[in-house]
Amino acid sequence: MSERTVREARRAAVVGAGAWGTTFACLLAEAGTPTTLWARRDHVAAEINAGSNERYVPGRRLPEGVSATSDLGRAVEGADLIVVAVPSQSAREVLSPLQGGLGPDVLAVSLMKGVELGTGLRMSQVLTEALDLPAERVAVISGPNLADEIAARQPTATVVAATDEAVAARVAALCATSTFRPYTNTDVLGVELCGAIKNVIALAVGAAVGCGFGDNSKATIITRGLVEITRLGMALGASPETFSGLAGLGDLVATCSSPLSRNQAFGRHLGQGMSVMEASRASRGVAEGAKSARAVLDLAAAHNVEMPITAGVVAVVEGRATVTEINDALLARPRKAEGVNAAPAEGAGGTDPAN
Ligand SMILES: NC(=O)C1=CN([C@@H]2O[C@H](COP(=O)(O)OP(=O)(O)OC[C@H]3O[C@@H](n4cnc5c(N)ncnc54)[C@H](O)[C@@H]3O)[C@@H](O)[C@H]2O)C=CC1
Ligand SMILES: O=C(CO)COP(=O)(O)O
Repeated sequence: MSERTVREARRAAVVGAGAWGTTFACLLAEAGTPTTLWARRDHVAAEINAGSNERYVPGRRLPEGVSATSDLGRAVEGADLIVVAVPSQSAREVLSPLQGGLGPDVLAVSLMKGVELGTGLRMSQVLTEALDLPAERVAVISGPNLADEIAARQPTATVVAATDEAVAARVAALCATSTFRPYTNTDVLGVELCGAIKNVIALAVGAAVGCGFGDNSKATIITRGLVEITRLGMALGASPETFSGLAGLGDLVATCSSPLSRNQAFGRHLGQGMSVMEASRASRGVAEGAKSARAVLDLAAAHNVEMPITAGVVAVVEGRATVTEINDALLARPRKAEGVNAAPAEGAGGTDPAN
């Protein structure tokens, strides 16, 4: 990609003024790019223009370079970097008014961690379609990035992935600050799959915690969850290195261990006996894993990949099984060797009702 097409952004827009969208706008502004947030609601835009976003970034003063509007067209006007941070399942609809209207120099970035229901598309693919952009102009950012900690300026690393290394490097330069350190990667597929599926695994870890189980159970689900992510990623052509990197193991560990994680909290509520509706109401933000689990499982089925933990999460969020039933079913599965592609051990007993 030419120097002209990846030149420095003069202005950025962030579509979605939730926890991560607002925090990321602050990073861009701190790194030197004035940034306009699109907020769904007028009063949130007005509050951001007055210097705060108490619901999503409580107790923080937003920097000078951050402004907001509830008019999507105005938010993206003149922006050569468009970052998207709305719940995954609403991205296509939110972006539809922008289709075909963006200039040739625009780069788009997905901060979202989900897979679209019905299409099985990753968020970079949704952005490519919805914004009518060539795939090489779409980057993704994923990693152990709990927004609250980044807003508190705690040291954090992330991965900026784009098929064109120059685009990844440009986006990384635009969001790098003294506390936020981006690494680049050209494995967009692997980075996105890791981000979406770790939410499903965090939900499963939360469910175990809600049942009162301790660190052995958590570590088991994290480790076998990584096996599921790796299996599907390898089947789809991701790079093996990605799974042990920041977007893979890094984000899995952060999300599954943190009480700040909405996915983990959602699972915890289910494990404590709440219904899906009650868990959803109790959540303080989007729990992407609850929706993406079905899309991930469908993708796995289409590629003949076994994902028993993901299947268990789907069964629970679709109301077909309780957490206790899934726990029992997972433990009763046929014994097998530990590797990513291992088949059931010969003579191993058990069934696999989670699938
Ligand atoms: N919060 C975090 O720590 C991180 C979040 N992410 C990802 O970023 C994405 C956004 O997450 P957050 O900002 O945390 O979510 P959030 O729940 O804090 O905010 C979501 C934003 O989208 C808006 N929104 C909700 N439903 C909508 C709809 N149907 N149409 C249009 N706008 C809608 C809300 O008004 C809000 O402004 C998710 O995919 C999440 O997985 C990724 C890394 C870190
Ligand atoms: O993606 C995240 C951390 O990297 C945020 O996780 P939750 O969406 O579960 O809060």
